[in-house]
Amino acid sequence: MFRRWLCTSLPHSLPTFPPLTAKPKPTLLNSLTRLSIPSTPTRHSSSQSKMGDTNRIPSIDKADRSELLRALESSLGSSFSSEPIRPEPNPLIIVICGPSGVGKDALIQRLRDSRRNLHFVITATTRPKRLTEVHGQDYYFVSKEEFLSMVERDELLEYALVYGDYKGVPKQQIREFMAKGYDIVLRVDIQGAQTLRKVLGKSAVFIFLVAESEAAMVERLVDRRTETVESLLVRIATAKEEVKHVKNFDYCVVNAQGKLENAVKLVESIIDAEKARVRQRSAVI
Ligand SMILES: Nc1ncnc2c1ncn2[C@@H]1O[C@H](COP(=O)(O)OP(=O)(O)OP(=O)(O)O)[C@@H](O)[C@H]1O
Repeated sequence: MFRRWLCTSLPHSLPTFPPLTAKPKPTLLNSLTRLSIPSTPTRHSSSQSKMGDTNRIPSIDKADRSELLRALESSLGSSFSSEPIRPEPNPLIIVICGPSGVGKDALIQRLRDSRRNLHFVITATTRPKRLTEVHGQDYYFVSKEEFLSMVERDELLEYALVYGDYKGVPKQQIREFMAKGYDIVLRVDIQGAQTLRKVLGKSAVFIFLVAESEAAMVERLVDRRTETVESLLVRIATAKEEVKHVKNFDYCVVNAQGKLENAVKLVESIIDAEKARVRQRSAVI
């Protein structure tokens, strides 16, 4: 393991030295001795230009820090840049999906409270407003005519007819906030996620939220008391089908009963990990 580290982490340009006497048996200690940087610069003139003039560098034990840094810079012939080594990560598009009643809105509300620089896209819908909902905050509640004219003008990234009502994602909002450096959160149903996968491919992060079990999923939907019995039956039947689509997502997050906070933390970790990716996703709308 240690030998492997040595092989992979030491630069290949480090000088090696011919043995002074008979060739010693290769041991880990020998390897270390051969690879270590020698204390006197006179014995390896070929690499001197790369290493700089070590004579001009004051003693590490005695020199003060800034003096030492300046001497190192001058010896290497270049100053140390304060520019970030990692480029600024690209704005992310995060698609959150999951069966009805699993807790998507609840999770998004917590993310809204805990995380800055996220823009939660407000979906346009023709569904009637629920009592607690606010126009322009929860949804843009529009008429069917208004919605269809948005479709005609190609203003929606995706749209679908869900339980008899239209729902769609306005493009302009996404463009505007991505340009300001915000990450975008989209809350869509399974049809929406499928369409977005076709449109955005791997350029967005797709997260599927599930309850810990089918029973928990149904209980949560029932406890919300927002649906008629007919609507409940449709939602439950649909939800049972929807969980089969989990394989098309990048991440699956369990929102267990009473553990919403854990689900929120996991989604935050996913966002953080995505930001640390070497090959960044790059969405263009
Ligand atoms: N981890 C949890 N434990 C217990 N209750 C929860 C949890 N997460 C959410 N809930 C509750 O479950 C109900 C359904 O949640 P929510 O409305 O967020 O679901 P949804 O996925 O957005 O549903 P829909 O797709 O039908 O709009 C709400 O009353 C919410 O407060």
